[in-house]
Amino acid sequence: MTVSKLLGRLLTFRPGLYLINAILWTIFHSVPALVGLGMQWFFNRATAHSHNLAWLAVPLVVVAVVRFTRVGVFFAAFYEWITMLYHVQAMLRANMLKGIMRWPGRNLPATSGEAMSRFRGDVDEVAEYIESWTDFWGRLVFAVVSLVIMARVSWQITAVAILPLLVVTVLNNLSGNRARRYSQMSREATGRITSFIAEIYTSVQALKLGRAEQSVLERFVDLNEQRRQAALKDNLFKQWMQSMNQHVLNISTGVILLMCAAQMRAGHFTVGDFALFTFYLGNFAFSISLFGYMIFQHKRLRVSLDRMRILFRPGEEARIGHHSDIYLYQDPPAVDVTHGLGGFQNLKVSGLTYRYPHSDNGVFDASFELSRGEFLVITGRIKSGKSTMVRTLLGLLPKQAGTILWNGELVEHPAEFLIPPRTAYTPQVPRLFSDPLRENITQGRSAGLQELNAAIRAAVMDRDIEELENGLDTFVGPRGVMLSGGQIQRAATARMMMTQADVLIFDDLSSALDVETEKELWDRLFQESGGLTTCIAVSHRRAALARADFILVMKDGRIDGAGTLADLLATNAEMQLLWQGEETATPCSSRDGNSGDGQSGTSTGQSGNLAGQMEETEAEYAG
Ligand SMILES: Nc1ncnc2c1ncn2[C@@H]1O[C@H](COP(=O)(O)OP(=O)(O)OP(=O)(O)O)[C@@H](O)[C@H]1O
Repeated sequence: MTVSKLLGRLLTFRPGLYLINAILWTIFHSVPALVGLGMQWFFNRATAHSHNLAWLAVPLVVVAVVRFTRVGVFFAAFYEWITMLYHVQAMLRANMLKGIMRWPGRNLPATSGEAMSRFRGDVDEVAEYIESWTDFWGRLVFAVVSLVIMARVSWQITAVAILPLLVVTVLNNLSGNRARRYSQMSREATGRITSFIAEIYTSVQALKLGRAEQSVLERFVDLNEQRRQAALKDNLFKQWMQSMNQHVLNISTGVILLMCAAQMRAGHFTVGDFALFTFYLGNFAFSISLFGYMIFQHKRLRVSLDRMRILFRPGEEARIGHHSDIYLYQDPPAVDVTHGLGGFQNLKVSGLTYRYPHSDNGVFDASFELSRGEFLVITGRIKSGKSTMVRTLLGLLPKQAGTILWNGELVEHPAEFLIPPRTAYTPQVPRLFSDPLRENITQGRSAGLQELNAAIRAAVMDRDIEELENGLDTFVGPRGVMLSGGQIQRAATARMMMTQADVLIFDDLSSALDVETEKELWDRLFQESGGLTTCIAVSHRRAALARADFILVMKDGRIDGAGTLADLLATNAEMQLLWQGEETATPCSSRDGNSGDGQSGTSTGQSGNLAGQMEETEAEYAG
């Protein structure tokens, strides 16, 4: 999408509102043409040696009426402009937010703080350009009318008045690339320092432990200096362009006034004509400088547009100009959370493929099926592609090949379809909000005590809540820093339970749960639902593997083996290694985990006595 196309989309977003603005501001900017005529009339009368003073009052009354009308129009026009400004900004910001939401698993081009700055600075740039286009028509009408009136008085002087228009246009066109470059540099430098500050805030402990304060400060000073220089260049150039436009016009105004004086001496020019020219030229010059500045703005806006477009999925950038619904005066419609609940029968995945850019890693040609009530475990060594598989399935990474069928229906956009209440997902590192635990679990939804307790119990969070001083009202701090890793993960699991989704997806609870707690979690999950829970879990724990109806063993991004635990232990070398490693790792596990390293045991060697292991498994997980 080009800047012109975006402009077209924005101006037609609320066409009525833009029309009202254009009309009111056209009146506001063009009525001064009448003031010029009134002044010409007044000074011609005043110097005509007439004794009829009543005639002198008439032009003054006209000028006063025009001035008062203009003030009244200004208030109305300003109100309409603010309304339009808020509509355009809201639309742009809503579209940008939707753009990000349509690609939930994507890493933003910079930190979230820097991305947020695009919602402010770049949207404001666009708004400023729209403002210029609102003023444009009135300025144009004034320029044309005043030009015609001045040409009727003296076409030679008027011709000189047009010259700066050409000069200013050429200058602004020539400066376009430089303007873009400076603007880009300034924004990038601002982005770097904003990201750096955000990273400092999130890593205070690491910096203190590493005694890195001094080097961080030096880096901060360095980035700040880079930003200062870039911002200085950008602002200086902007101001320089504005003042150059103004100076070209001021010089030509001076030349015109000299020409007027010569014409007056020759008797071709009255005092009234002189007053008219003096009045018109200032306004005319302002109009021309606006036109020149608009060319400059148009070129600069390319940078802002590029920065906003990068928030969208490739191919979806045009959505930035989509005429979205916005809700400035009323509440947005309630989100339908019941749609699709309980309707799950079957999920079929075929040939699922995603390769990370510039990398050989990813997930390749993965196929599997899952039916209602089944428990599928995805296992494999570290970096074998388990998380990538889950994230690609959920649309958090954009699949490059493969199909997903939900109840036999093709899922076109997994990121929009595989969400609660169809699926719910707990990532490896869940995020909590800086709010009470209760809010984090219910996510602001009004939930009954029974429902809440069931979710907490299923997530094996009940004992933790009893131990917390303020129970469910405990404030968890930014990203849940007041809780342990395991508590964060269990709180996120309870949050997932609250959605009552058809399919629950866990990405490796073992990093934060000890063996016993994880086993308890699976027990409760399946016992309390009467075996109806459908679940996909990334895990290497025996508790999960032994319960699984079906296991996928991942290796180098591909499914190396698929089947029941017994089949895989008998036939799949990778599964045998994992099982052996888990046996070695299990005794080392501790409560609240930090046992993810248990996976490091996966390379400890081939399983010895498979039959013995199976016996042990059956004994351990009997029933
Ligand atoms: N953005 C990325 N770009 C390139 N490679 C990536 C990216 N993210 C992950 N990888 C690589 O893809 C491979 C699979 O990663 P993935 O996280 O899916 O493995 P995993 O089996 O879930 O690992 P773990 O058990 O450690 O969580 C790894 O080699 C990882 O380094």
